[in-house]
Amino acid sequence: MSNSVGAVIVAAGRGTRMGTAESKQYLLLQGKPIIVHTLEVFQKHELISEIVLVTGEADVQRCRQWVQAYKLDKVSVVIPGGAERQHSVRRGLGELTTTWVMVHDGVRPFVQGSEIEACYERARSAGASVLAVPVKDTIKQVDGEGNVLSTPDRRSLWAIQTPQTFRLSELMSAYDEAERDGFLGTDDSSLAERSGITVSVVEGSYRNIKITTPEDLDFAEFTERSRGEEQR
Ligand SMILES: Nc1ccn([C@@H]2O[C@H](COP(=O)(O)OP(=O)(O)OP(=O)(O)O)[C@@H](O)[C@H]2O)c(=O)n1
Ligand SMILES: C[C@](O)(CO)[C@H](O)COP(=O)(O)O
Repeated sequence: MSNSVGAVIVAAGRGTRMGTAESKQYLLLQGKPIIVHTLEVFQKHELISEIVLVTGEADVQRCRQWVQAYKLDKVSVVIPGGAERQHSVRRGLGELTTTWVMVHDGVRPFVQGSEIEACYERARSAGASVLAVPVKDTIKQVDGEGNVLSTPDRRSLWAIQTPQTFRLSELMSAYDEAERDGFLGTDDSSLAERSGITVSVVEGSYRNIKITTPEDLDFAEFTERSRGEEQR
């Protein structure tokens, strides 16, 4: 059986928490759009044979131009996403033809090639995998009035990142099931979990942030500048 691996990179969000006029995935990091940084990591990785890029409807054309300009020839298609991340991912899955899929946020440009590999290897052995880091803070559950309800044991808490890796057919079934049930999740694993798929956590890096709020841009600039200096 083929073990081809494709990636769905989702970049169709509006970035409301960032608050910039330009959607955050198109902001420049050391002169290059964030989404291009992210695509380049997957483009360079030998495991990845195909990339589906999901963007905002109005951004499809300029993304196609970047795909050409930056020679991202593994990108087979650029398509418009949906209202929620889950809808964007579902559209992307429908375009892939590989056995395995890695779903990744377009605004996580600092994922490492070694992490992509580790996620794939774990998915092969466990069935599905997510990249994650142990939480550093104490987490509390709080009610609507601001009162603390409980303090879960931190040793069992992980902050979940992407990529998240699955057999394409299994993830598509999980997505269909979620749609039937009207379930909306904030990540792909939550859909897989409720379908009975065992998902294994791969420990990643605190650097693999999701660029979400303005202070994340300072971290991103610093990290990208340091990487550039290391390579010189
Ligand atoms: N309808 C959506 C919503 C989100 N995303 C993508 O999912 C990833 C993670 O989402 P998030 O960081 O929440 O991005 P936004 O939805 O853009 O941010 P916000 O919630 O602040 O508006 C991003 O790459 C984003 O572009 C998407 O493809 N389609
Ligand atoms: C998928 C994700 O990046 C895992 O941390 C996250 O759940 C996306 O959530 P958001 O609400 O779209 O930021």
